[in-house]
Amino acid sequence: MKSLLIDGIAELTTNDEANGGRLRDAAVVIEGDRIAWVGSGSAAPEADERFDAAGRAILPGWVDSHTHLVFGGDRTAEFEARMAGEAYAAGGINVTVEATRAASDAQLEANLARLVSEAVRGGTTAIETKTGYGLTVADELRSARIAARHVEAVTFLGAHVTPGGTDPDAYLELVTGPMLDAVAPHASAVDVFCETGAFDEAASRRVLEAAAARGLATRVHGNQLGHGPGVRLAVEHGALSVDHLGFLDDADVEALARSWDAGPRGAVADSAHGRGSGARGTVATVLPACDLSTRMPLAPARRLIDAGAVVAIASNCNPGTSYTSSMGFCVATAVLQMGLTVAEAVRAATLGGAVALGTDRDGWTDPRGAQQPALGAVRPGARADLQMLEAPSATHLAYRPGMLLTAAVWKAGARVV
Ligand SMILES: N=CN[C@@H](CCC(=O)O)C(=O)O
Ligand SMILES: [Zn+2]
Repeated sequence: MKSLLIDGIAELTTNDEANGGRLRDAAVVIEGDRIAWVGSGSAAPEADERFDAAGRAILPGWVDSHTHLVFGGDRTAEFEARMAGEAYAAGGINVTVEATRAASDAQLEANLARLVSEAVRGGTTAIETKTGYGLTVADELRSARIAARHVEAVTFLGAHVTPGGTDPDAYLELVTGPMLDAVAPHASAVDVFCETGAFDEAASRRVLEAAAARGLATRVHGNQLGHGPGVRLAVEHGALSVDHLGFLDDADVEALARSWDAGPRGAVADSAHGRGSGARGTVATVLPACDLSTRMPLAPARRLIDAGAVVAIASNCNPGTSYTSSMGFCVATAVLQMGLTVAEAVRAATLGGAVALGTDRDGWTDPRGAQQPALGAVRPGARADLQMLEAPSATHLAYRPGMLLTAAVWKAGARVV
């Protein structure tokens, strides 16, 4: 197995409490698909090959824990109408459902591959994506199958909206029964859009319970368009994450924070979070690009972190509410407009995403059935997923917003950019 020494790193974000989460004048050794060694440049061991970072910053690749990349068409007209003052409503999803059903497998896969490759060019090394624009058994199944060939995690989102012309009760039966059974072998989690115009509390609960009955993890799209039961439901149910979070009350914030105090889901790599609770809670996933694109309030990420919640930042790349996979843009927005420090935002977009996907520990299984090393941190044993910036520190992500700072990307030890 060949080894690669990367030295000359001015600033290395590790997300590893063992070294305070960040090292200066650092070096990393990669062996195969894993990190083998991390430390000071002056103590670096020999390796087969050497890459000189020449005073630039390296950080873990972005872990984008919320996207919808299996779709046909786009929604430019809807975006223009929104910018002219119309409000976003869940019903727009049906436009993409029609275009997705009309697309061939090859068209859907080519579009997905294009979007994944855009994301990689921006430093993303792990992506979750959802079904949810098919909404028939056959279309959800092919969406999941196509996604499974390209991403780190596939989530079943049959409960996105009730498709036009369908009886809501009959559709809920389908989503929690035959559709779930068909898609479950290709997905690791189930999501529900718990919102006015999509699924109410009772229906959302049924979706989560059906997922749990089949041993699948759960997520919730919650509190996006107004205050609702999404966060409460997600925490009560023990969901991996609840995403959007534009409208939270004090009880929601408290519930998300307290979910990490003592939970039913076993030990977490708490040292990686600087938390000692030993229990796994529900990650609060904020989607800054979506908040901007829908002209909705920015999720209160500062308040969530101050309360003790574990926060992830994701792109929510989709044709309706957030047509960007730029995690750099999301991080810059989280710093400039949500009040996070650069270190907090980078952590949320790397380790936070990995925790939201349950991929922050060794041995998670990817959609192709392969066991994978931990994501989201640069420490021995973790997957060698790194991005180098054309800058001496991660601060430049917010200090120079909108600039293309990705200079190199390694995914599972292989140079991909
Ligand atoms: N909110 C629900 N689903 C997507 C948007 C889907 C769409 O409008 O196409 C989201 O996360 O924003
Ligand atoms: Zn979404």
